[in-house]
Amino acid sequence: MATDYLEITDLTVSFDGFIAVDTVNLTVLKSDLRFLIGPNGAGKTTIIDAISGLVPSTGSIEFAGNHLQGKKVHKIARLGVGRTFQTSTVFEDLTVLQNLDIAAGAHRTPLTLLRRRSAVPEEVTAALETIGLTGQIDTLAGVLSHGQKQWLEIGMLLVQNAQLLLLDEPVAGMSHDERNATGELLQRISTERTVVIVEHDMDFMRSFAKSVTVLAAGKVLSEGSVAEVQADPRVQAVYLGTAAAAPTGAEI
Ligand SMILES: Nc1ncnc2c1ncn2[C@@H]1O[C@H](COP(=O)(O)OP(=O)(O)OP(=O)(O)O)[C@@H](O)[C@H]1O
Repeated sequence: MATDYLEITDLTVSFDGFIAVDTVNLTVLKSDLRFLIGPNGAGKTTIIDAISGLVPSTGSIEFAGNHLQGKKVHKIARLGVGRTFQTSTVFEDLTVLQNLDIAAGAHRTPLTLLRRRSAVPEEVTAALETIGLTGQIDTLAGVLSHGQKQWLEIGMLLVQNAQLLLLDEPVAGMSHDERNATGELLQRISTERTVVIVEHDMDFMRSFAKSVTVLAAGKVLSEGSVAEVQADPRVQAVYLGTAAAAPTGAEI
């Protein structure tokens, strides 16, 4: 559908008079894998908080033709917007399958939830394959590796049929192999969806971003392909200016 994309216009978020996000415009098309990067405090997480309804904002946020602003978090989720956080929110005492089943249940009626099902629902099987956890179906989520927990969270968004995925530093704390597997997973799922990733890991961004928006002090500083933003002197200035405070590998 032609309107299957995220369109943000003049987005502004203030906290007690402090403007954390300042008249930001952002258009992310379906099939894009957009990285939001920028120094600490640039407003990256606040933007995805505003999209998912966690903080009030002004301006306009539209996804797939629906206005999201002013709607409650669960309503926004029902409109196809899924969000992960820096810390995993999976149910650690439940199995991989049970976690996915609960997430899938968000779309089921109470009657179908009560009915015993002999087979794993189709959308759960598909999500297990996509996130590579088919072999861990009966494993307790609590004993999964850090990377696998993040993949399970992404799987939970997939079974909820999220069409816009907002991921906050998905590879923080992951091993090198897990980071690569996550990048490949995100490339796969982004072909049919819109994916926005807040990220500090510049190696990961360079390897997997389809497009990049650079933020600084609440504003969009630069936007384009990895090569375009890397070549932008304003971006270099911001990163060089903060290099001393930035984590290893943060330089663009
Ligand atoms: N709930 C809040 N109340 C007050 N100020 C806040 C709140 N949330 C964020 N801020 C401030 O808004 C600014 C933007 O924060 P935000 O977390 O969006 O930045 P960020 O780009 O995601 O940074 P980081 O990379 O460090 O996570 C920061 O100055 C932060 O201190």
